[in-house]
Amino acid sequence: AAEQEIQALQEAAIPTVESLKLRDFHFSDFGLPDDLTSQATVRMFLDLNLVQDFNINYTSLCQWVLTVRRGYRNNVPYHNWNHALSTAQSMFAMLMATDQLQTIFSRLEILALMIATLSHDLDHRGVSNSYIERSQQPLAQLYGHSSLENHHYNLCLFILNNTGSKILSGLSAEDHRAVLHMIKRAILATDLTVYMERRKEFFSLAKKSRVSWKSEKQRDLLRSMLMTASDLSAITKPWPEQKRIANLVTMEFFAQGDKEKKEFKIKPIDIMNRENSTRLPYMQVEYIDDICYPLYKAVSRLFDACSPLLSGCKKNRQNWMHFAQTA
Ligand SMILES: CN1CCN(CCNc2cc(F)c3c(=O)c4c(-c5nccs5)[nH]c(Cc5ccc6c(c5)OCO6)c4oc3c2)CC1
Ligand SMILES: [Zn+2]
Repeated sequence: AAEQEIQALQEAAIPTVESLKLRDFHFSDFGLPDDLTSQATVRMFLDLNLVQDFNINYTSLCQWVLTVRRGYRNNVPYHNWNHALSTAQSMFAMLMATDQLQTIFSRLEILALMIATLSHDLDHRGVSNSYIERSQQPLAQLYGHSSLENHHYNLCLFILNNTGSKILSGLSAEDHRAVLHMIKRAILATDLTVYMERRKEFFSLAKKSRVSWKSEKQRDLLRSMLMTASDLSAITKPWPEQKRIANLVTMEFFAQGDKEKKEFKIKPIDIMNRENSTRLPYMQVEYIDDICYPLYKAVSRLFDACSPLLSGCKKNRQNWMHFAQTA
């Protein structure tokens, strides 16, 4: 990141959580100028006491935030810095909504989740794993499946090891190893295919009256599910914001479908095929029912304070259903 940009962020009077509305589940960074998105990120680290707890050098934190922000491509409609910030803010809102979560998670886990949400889609090219694997891009050779998520993690690691943005340098060797392991697990958990494989176990945990969250296996599962809940939280936002984001997702997915038709001469999957534009509302209802709603139902059952995510998702389902029927 440029010297004077780091200087400006370091010297800025960072607005409060209240003024940035960072605790709100309906938070949107739409219209927030870029420098304020960097300040909002710093604010979340400050209010979670992470700077204090882990002796994070403030200049390094500012450089890390700016380097992560630059790590996203601004020519990608949806999977860009705004999505990364929104994902991190959703995690922040969940962590702040209930002291249950801050009791369950250690300080190290909270540090891992905030770094992972901000880094989870680094250098996303606006195409999914299936496109990357089919196009035999170097990423596919390098990582096999979850190629994108492995790439996101490797860039996250690269930035954390970069002189000037070593925000983990204050950690003990043991904590450093543990936090990197949790960050990797959290970023790889954002591959929806991984989420679909693991969520059954989480849903059965959510049906139990009490969960101890004592075993590392259960905590890893909870961290992974909260990563997905944050990653998909755009579907829970008030209708105007959710609609705006749906248009960005649609732009990105149809662009991938066009490339698949042109380069591979194949028929893209439904949600990436522009010929299905008229069925978009119906496909949104399917996406909500198959992927999103069950997750927010389980999270809300375990942590009642997160129920605004479920109600937001339910509201948007009703809206899309209305359009599906009148289409
Ligand atoms: C098999 N693979 C698995 C992986 N998958 C890509 C990664 N998965 C993802 C990742 C995501 F973040 C979203 C996401 O945020 C989505 C939203 C949102 N709506 C409002 C706010 S967010 N709607 C839909 C489903 C959808 C329905 C109809 C469509 C469409 C997309 O595009 C065009 O028409 C989404 O699908 C997603 C799929 C592609 C298919
Ligand atoms: Zn994402």
